[in-house]
Amino acid sequence: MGDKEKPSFLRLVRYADAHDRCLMALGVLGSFGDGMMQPLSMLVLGDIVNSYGGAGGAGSARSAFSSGAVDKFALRLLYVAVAVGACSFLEGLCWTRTAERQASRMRRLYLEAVLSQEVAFFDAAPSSPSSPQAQAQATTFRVISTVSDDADAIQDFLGEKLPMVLANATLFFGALAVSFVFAWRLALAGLPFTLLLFVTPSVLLAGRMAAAAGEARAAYEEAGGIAQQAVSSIRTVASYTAERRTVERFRGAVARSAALGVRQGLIKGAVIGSMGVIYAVWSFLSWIGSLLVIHLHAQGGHVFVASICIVLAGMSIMMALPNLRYFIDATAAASRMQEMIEMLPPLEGAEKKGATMERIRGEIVFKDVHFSYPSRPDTLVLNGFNLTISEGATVGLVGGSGSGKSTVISLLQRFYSPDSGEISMDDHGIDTLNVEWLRSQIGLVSQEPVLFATSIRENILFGDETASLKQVVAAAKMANAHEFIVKLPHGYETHVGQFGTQLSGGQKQRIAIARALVRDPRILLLDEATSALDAESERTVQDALDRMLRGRTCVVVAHRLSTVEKSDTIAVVKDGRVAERGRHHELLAVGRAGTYYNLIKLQHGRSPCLSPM
Ligand SMILES: Nc1ncnc2c1ncn2[C@@H]1O[C@H](COP(=O)(O)OP(=O)(O)OP(=O)(O)O)[C@@H](O)[C@H]1O
Repeated sequence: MGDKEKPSFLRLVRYADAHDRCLMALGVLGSFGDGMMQPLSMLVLGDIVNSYGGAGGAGSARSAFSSGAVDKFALRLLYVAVAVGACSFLEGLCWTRTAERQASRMRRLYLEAVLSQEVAFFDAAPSSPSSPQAQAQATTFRVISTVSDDADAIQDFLGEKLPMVLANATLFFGALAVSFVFAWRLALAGLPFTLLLFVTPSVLLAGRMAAAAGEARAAYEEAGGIAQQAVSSIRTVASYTAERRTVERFRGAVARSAALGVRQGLIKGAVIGSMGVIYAVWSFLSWIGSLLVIHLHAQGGHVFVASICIVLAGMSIMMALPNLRYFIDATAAASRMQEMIEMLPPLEGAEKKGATMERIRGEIVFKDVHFSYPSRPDTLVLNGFNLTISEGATVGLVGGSGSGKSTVISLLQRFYSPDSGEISMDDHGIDTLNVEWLRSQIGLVSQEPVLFATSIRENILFGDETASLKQVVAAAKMANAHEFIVKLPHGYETHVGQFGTQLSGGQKQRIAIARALVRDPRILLLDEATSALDAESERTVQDALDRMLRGRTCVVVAHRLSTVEKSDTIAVVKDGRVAERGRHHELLAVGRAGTYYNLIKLQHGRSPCLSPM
């Protein structure tokens, strides 16, 4: 374990501000007060029991007890009650408040840090599952569980466990002090036993308990991952009638965590059962106490209360020590969050850095671009990619699956940087441009339109949050979406459900087009925007897209070659470079030797007929 991973309280409260520090200081006072409740009442009780003992004797003693003493003891107990009430209130209020504040601050900072990472971050998962999608899913699950579970562990420790530990520690010292004050010989005799309780099963088994809890958590996370994946892809699961398989996998993961639960239960039982030791100590103390009363004339009340205090001190250790596990859990959670929060985002300050242009023409040039994904550095995806797209032109990118078409789109948006070569826009290398500005000039419509679980209006506004409702409606009209939107129960305010499950594929795609249009981008990237649609929806969407292309520089990635037939240029991508380029009929004219010709043949199942355009 490196220095960085060592559990430390400072790591846990690293994001506390001055207000939190103040709350924690008051909380500590409150916990001390709470912990002092029993020792203080024991202090009063010792005298009360002595007085009870005396009251059974001579008449003078009884009269002394019945008048002033009752008032005195009752009053002292009342003071204790008021002080304890105030301290416990302070303890509850301050710790709960600061735990809430610190955990929410960490959640926010964590999410901010995640969102400011480069897209490549989401590809690279520690477990490195095989496909990019699986990697992204693993990262998503990690982010979600950190935001919820890790932050909860920290909040729970600060708000519940820490005050309990502080109060129990105070009780331990307070109770021991009272036992020494009342019967120091008894306290000395009992002390070794009390200290022995530090090494009771609760401590001996703490490591095993933490390990069992860690394993159960991992098994539970696996089950959670299966459930999350199944619920978020319910249509795929249902269409492959994979419900039973999913439940089986889930059952397997849950069974593993249940088996670990049995082990945890046994350990916990042993820990709780070990509390019995304390009563054995009590029996020993009663024997010693009796000897003190008989032979050294110690006061019965004091001896009795001193032995209760020794037992209380022992119990406080037993109550406090198991919380060590929560401390370890919470600090581990805090380091996971801190590691992310303090990971220097590659795009840090990028919103301010880089040049912007007054007016953008939209000429794009790829010059000898070589690129491999950071998560798969050995696989060259673009291998000397050259392409010039003139201002206002539409370029269709076609090619076999995995040839690198979508990668070209990702590079243009600067989701990744090329390993070598240059991508420029209007003669400026895009790496010298301000990344936020660059992305704001680009409208993207991809194959799977991602809609957020909010209203249609807000989904369109995602393209440009400053747009007016009029602009939103205009964009929707241009995207052929207005007509169906106004027929929905709440028009533009209709909620689309998570990931847009309440809309058809074509409707979702048209909203995505409206979202791209509302920002009136100079450059448009269409990544197989119609390939997931049926013929009817494709026609409506294609119609919207055709209108959208006018007057903008467009890169259209298409599987269906008919989609790009009318493009100004078609670039055929093969093995990470442009193998052929030209207009549809020019490329067909190359004949059987041409890649484009063969792609069309493959798609139609017969040789294409050459029709002059
Ligand atoms: N995020 C990623 N991390 C690692 N490798 C990736 C990633 N995305 C794509 N790849 C790989 O890069 C290669 C090119 O992928 P790309 O998506 O650009 O191809 P494509 O031509 O668009 O394919 P398709 O037509 O099937 O969508 C593929 O081998 C793919 O597996």
